[in-house]
Amino acid sequence: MQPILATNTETEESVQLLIENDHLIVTESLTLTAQSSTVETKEKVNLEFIYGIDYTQNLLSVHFIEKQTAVSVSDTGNKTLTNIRPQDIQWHLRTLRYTLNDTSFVTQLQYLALPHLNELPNTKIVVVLNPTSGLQLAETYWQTIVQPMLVTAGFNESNISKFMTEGEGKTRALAESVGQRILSTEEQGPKPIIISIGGDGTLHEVVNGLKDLGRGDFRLGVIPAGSGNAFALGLNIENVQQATLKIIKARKEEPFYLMDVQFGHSNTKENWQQQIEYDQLKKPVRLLVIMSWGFHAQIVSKSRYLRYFMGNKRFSLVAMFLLKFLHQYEGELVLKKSKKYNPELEQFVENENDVVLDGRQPNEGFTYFIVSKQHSLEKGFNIAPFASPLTDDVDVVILRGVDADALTKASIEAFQGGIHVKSDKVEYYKTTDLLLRVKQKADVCLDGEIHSLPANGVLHLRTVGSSTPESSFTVFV
Ligand SMILES: Nc1ncnc2c1ncn2[C@@H]1O[C@H](COP(=O)(O)OP(=O)(O)OP(=O)(O)O)[C@@H](O)[C@H]1O
Repeated sequence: MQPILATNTETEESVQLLIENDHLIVTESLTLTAQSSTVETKEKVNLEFIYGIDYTQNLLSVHFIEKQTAVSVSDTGNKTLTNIRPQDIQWHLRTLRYTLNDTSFVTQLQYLALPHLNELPNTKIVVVLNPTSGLQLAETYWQTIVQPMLVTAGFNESNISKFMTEGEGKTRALAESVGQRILSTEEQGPKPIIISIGGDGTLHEVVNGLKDLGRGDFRLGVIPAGSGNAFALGLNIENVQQATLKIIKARKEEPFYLMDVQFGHSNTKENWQQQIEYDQLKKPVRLLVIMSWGFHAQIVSKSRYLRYFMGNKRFSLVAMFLLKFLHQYEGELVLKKSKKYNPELEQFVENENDVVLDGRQPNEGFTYFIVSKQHSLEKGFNIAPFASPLTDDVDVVILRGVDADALTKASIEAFQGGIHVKSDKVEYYKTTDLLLRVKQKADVCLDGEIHSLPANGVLHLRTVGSSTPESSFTVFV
């Protein structure tokens, strides 16, 4: 495509606009530089980052997200649990404005950058927002980033409705009634989008509430505003701007996988897996992020009330306290149809039979135990590096009978790109079906909420797809 002439409305400079290799490129005007062999590039915007394009009365506005220039910090000190977190990269919204007289250039730019532009004005959006997630910034994110981006992109303000969550598990029922309302008013045209703005706990309740309906087609947008935001990280969404962009672009929508959990108990010594008495649950439990027991569950449990004051640093503080009184948790684990990570081969190797890990003696007990559907439980904490929400298995990361030094080393290595999985102290598996029986009464963490298991309590976890023949459930990836 030929470059076209335009004028920068701010500087009144003559420039040329060009679309090349998936970028909008703005250079100084060639007519001004006829003698010069080099043409100065003034702007280069990846089309991926453009969220809105307006063109009225010859004025073109291109709205995009941009990384703030990183501030370099010297990084020479020793890594500890308190200084290992990565620095946040800030993004911001920016607009370029030019006057030009070329509709076909604008149409081409819109076609390439915003492929679903025509659908946006008629798409309904329902937002479920938890004002208390993370550092309590969800409402600010909504007002200053998400809503402006959606409206600028072309969504109609009158098609957007927003619901605030309440505490004590009420979000699940809220999501169910929101889903009910959507299904009862379903019209022709693009399917509505449900956006969860909060952390993993909010998302857990939104997905469970919608799944409770047992029918319907739902499209889910995930805006990370919590502390961990592990589900968003699993989709490689690192910030609010990127997350909103994924909804606007709607390039790809995929079903994802959840962990279905059943509770029960088994008091028999041998063959306990065949003799489990399952509890009748009031509601199914489907996890999106994590089931943990022992050290990790205790961190979550003991740091709950520090959430508003300390952000993610609270996890390090509580971890350092728990390391002083490190406990080995006794129980048995059965992994069915599993694969074990082999660090030498750098791949998972299939196990022919069920894997049974017996940790009933204190010195063989489980020091660390997590089952994760996401690669990182918070930004940088790459505890299950090969996990993905889009595959049908879960990752199990275990350390047994280790001391505080070994656990600290593994935690730091998890922050260093997940290299802990190469250590001979770490057992790393993938499975689709697991059974855990705890010896003593124990706390387990289920997507951030703490649940108590009795002595000889059993937890049975299996992966299930978000889309079933009755209902489809996709997320923007
Ligand atoms: N209006 C409210 N007031 C108080 N608590 C609320 C309210 N709405 C939801 N909650 C509680 O917020 C918790 C969920 O928070 P969420 O998981 O979204 O944030 P987070 O814990 O900061 O993030 P993450 O789970 O990603 O680490 C639930 O315990 C829920 O009961």
